[in-house]
Amino acid sequence: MSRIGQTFTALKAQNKKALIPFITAGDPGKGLTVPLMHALVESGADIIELGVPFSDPMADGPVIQRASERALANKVGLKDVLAMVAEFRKSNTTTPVVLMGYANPVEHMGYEAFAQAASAAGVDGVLTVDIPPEESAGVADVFKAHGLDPIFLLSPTTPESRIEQVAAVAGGFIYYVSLKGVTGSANLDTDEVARRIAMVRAHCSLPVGVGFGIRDAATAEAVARLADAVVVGSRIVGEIESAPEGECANRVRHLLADLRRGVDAASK
Ligand SMILES: O=P(O)(O)OC[C@@H](O)[C@@H](O)c1c[nH]c2ccccc12
Repeated sequence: MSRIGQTFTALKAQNKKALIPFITAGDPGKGLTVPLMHALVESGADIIELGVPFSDPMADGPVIQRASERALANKVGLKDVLAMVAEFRKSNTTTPVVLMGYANPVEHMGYEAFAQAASAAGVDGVLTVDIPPEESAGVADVFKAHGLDPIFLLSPTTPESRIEQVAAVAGGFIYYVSLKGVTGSANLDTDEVARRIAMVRAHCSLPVGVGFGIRDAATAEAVARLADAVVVGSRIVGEIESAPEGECANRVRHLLADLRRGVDAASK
């Protein structure tokens, strides 16, 4: 079983839901990502979603766009991100790492070469935002051949036929996007999310994670009641952006512990 599968199985046995924080690799500095990843784990992360910086991140709102800009200004590219994961793996062999990225840098490296390098670095899952449905099965096969879980996004507008198509090739977990909009949006409708998750579960036995618009312990708790995992990005990235120098890891620890309390309150 993959490290992601093991994590969900272990959590289920403890009647707990997964907390998945997102950060952009290389933000705020090249050398700060690995320490931040460890800080996330120490304060309650079950899985880390690590963003590969990209110049045209069309699914992202302003907060994560600015994080990408900072990381690109720090000259952080796909190879640097893989090196960060390898560095993280030197002292953590249990926490799964999911790379989130746009197809362009991966295509540039070549899917096969990328999958090989990502697997060697200790990556567990790959979420490529903008792979068209027609190509997703082929790409998923390449990832799986290297032991990487292909993670796909389903959104409020995904037709049922596409849910079936994704269910047939996805691995690790399904990422359900809670709202129509970009990362960092507000106004998550939990009733609607509950209905859509039921539809996803009817087609797929993988765990379901929910992200977009989860900003605090209360929303994290509400979503943890419905889903198997709660993904939080913009709120954490915003904290990184506004933290005074040297305070970044502490601020993130504090926020994550609060989100963890929210997630755990759902299973009490
Ligand atoms: O930022 P939010 O609203 O908390 O949503 C999570 C999200 O940031 C993270 O999973 C993510 C960052 N960039 C993405 C692009 C597509 C899908 C998901 C993502």
